[in-house]
Amino acid sequence: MMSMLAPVRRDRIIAELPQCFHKEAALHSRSSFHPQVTDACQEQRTGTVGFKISKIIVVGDLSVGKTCLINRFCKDTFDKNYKATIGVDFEMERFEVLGVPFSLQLWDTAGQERFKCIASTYYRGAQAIVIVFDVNDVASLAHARQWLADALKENDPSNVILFLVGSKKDLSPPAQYSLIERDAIKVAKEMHAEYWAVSSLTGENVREFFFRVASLTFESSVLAELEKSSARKIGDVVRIRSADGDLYLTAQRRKSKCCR
Ligand SMILES: Nc1nc2c(ncn2[C@@H]2O[C@H](COP(=O)(O)OP(=O)(O)OP(=O)(O)O)[C@@H](O)[C@H]2O)c(=O)[nH]1
Ligand SMILES: [Mg+2]
Repeated sequence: MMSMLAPVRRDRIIAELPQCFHKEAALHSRSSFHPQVTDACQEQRTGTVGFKISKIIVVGDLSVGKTCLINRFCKDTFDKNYKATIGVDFEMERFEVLGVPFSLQLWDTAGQERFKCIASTYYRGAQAIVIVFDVNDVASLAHARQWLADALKENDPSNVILFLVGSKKDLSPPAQYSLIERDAIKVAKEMHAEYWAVSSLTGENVREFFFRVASLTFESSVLAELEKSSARKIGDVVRIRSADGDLYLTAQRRKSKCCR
């Protein structure tokens, strides 16, 4: 089946773990992929991961730049005119991570209130939630928690990984940016999300961000697959992902702080 597909684009091949944007608000700050993941890929023990399509949902206030962010990465284009997303759109991106095919389905949702109820029906089954705010608009950062709570209602909090993304960095003078960054990092840490700041106009950090999303989603998929197969083998659940400081398994903490 895989042979019928064109080979993955050369610029979608990930051989090393891309680094986080800010160590203070990272899902983890290891310098390379989890050794168990590297081993599994080398020995071709990644099970169904190579056939899976991971769903990533992108949420956030209207006009913060969700569509532009996806278009910059998937099509390398930028449109300065605002066209509201009605309901949802999605793009597919195929990667190869450590030699294993891995696909992301990027769901671009509407931020406008009147389209929100349509969009929210597509939240279910996400592996990662990307919450976007505009670094020039503090209100959009303040709304991030509500976007997260809404997205988590449709998902199992222990099985999703979270990103908080500040957009339109090109419009923010450095002194002003550093002020909002301080607040954003605080919010990201509370949510157990990884923080990034990007510009879809200049392209700054856009590719780095999506490579990080693909890599961490892949890593958590392989770890989950290994956990499943070892549970099958010994008839019990073995916790592989137990390293301190990891934000993958934080359901309880997250629930208590962010969900209403
Ligand atoms: N300067 C600058 N403008 C941006 C950037 N990203 C988006 N914009 C502009 O912001 C406006 C809104 O962008 P969209 O991507 O459509 O916003 P959205 O979040 O998808 O909005 P909804 O679909 O309504 O939820 C557009 O006019 C974009 O050109 C950026 O990185 N820099
Ligand atoms: Mg949009």
